[in-house]
Amino acid sequence: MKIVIDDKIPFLEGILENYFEVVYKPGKFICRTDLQDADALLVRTRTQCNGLLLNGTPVKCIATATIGHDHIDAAYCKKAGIKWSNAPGCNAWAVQQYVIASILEMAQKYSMSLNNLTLGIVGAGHVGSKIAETALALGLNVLVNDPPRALKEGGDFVSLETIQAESDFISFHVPLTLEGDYKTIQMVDDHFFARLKKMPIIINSSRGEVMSGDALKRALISRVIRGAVVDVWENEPTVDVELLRMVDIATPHIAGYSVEGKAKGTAYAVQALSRHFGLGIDNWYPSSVPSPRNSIIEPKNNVPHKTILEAVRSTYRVMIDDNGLRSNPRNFEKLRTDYNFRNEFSSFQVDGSNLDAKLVKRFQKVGFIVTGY
Ligand SMILES: NC(=O)C1=CN([C@@H]2O[C@H](COP(=O)(O)OP(=O)(O)OC[C@H]3O[C@@H](n4cnc5c(N)ncnc54)[C@H](O)[C@@H]3O)[C@@H](O)[C@H]2O)C=CC1
Ligand SMILES: O=C(O)C(=O)[C@H](O)COP(=O)(O)O
Repeated sequence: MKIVIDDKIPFLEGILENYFEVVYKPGKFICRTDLQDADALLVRTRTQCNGLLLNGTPVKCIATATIGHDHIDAAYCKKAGIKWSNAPGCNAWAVQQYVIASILEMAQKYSMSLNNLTLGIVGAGHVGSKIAETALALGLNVLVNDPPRALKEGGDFVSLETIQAESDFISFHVPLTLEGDYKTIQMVDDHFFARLKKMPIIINSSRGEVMSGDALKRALISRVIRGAVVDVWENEPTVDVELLRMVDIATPHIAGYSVEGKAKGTAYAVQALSRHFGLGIDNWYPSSVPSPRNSIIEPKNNVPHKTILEAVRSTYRVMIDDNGLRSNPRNFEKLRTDYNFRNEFSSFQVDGSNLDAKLVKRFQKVGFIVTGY
């Protein structure tokens, strides 16, 4: 059996070689000729898996080591009898870390006290629900919009209009979908911005095409919004440099780039291949996942948001990623492929011996391990 694999998927070397003839290639350059005698494909978001790539090939199984699967043409795969799988939730905690770090940086920059602010979350799946829980623990009011879930489950979901009217931050965590009742392509457009009431900060770490970059620029110019945090871009890896200069935080689609998230993404993909081909490694997981060099955090005081911001910064400095992209926007894809995957909050221990009980709880809700309290 033969498998073609994106050569930037970590933790994989020597694993699938036990079962397949393996060809590694940069995801963007995997082409139909590579797949002439391939049974399977293991990709990231950089390989468009559609008829153009797959027609006339014997590929019968695709695994993507990512949460998003908008690069897989599901309708084509169904017609062609190709089974595919993604890695649900694999890097959700990494995106939570990115969004929480960004909210704290924005609150600091604009001297906003989180206690009086409302975060609107659009899309409450693996990522959105984690962010909702953390934000509540940080003292924000949280509103959640998720019409597909609302229809199925009922519960405390609000309309998009309520999010637009009441939010100081709005963060998007929807999949990119092109059709259907809940399609998300360009859901954030001039009409969306026209209905905002409180000059919110907009955060997009979902997919670039969910938001119109031109509409975002108009909203920034007309001061309908206070600012923006953008991790995902229309037409990646090309970046609209004018937009980049206007936003507060600009990063090269790395919100999900944690060591733990990558390990899970690879593991879920290998496990899916194992189930499909009967490889007998249905529970496979990388044997060693790097920990942080310094995993102990010693908070200096009990001032909640300041202490938490300092702890968050000691795990991840989102402004360093911002600076990297701002200094060289043309390096978008290189910044991603050379990225030094960070560790998530759960890989750090906060020394709780001098923290009050309320702050211990908050650190735990953010995702840290707290010891000694
Ligand atoms: N920037 C990055 O590095 C990363 C980006 N992502 C993106 O984030 C997206 C969300 O990830 P997860 O939370 O894990 O996905 P998920 O599938 O667990 O949750 C998505 C949620 O969005 C809801 N939804 C769908 N259409 C909607 C609409 N029109 N309005 C409101 N809600 C809607 C769904 O009902 C679901 O609850 C992924 O599809 C991916 O595109 C994911 C990981 C990393
Ligand atoms: O998981 C997803 O969905 C993402 O957007 C990933 O973080 C992107 O990962 P790569 O395709 O760059 O591995």
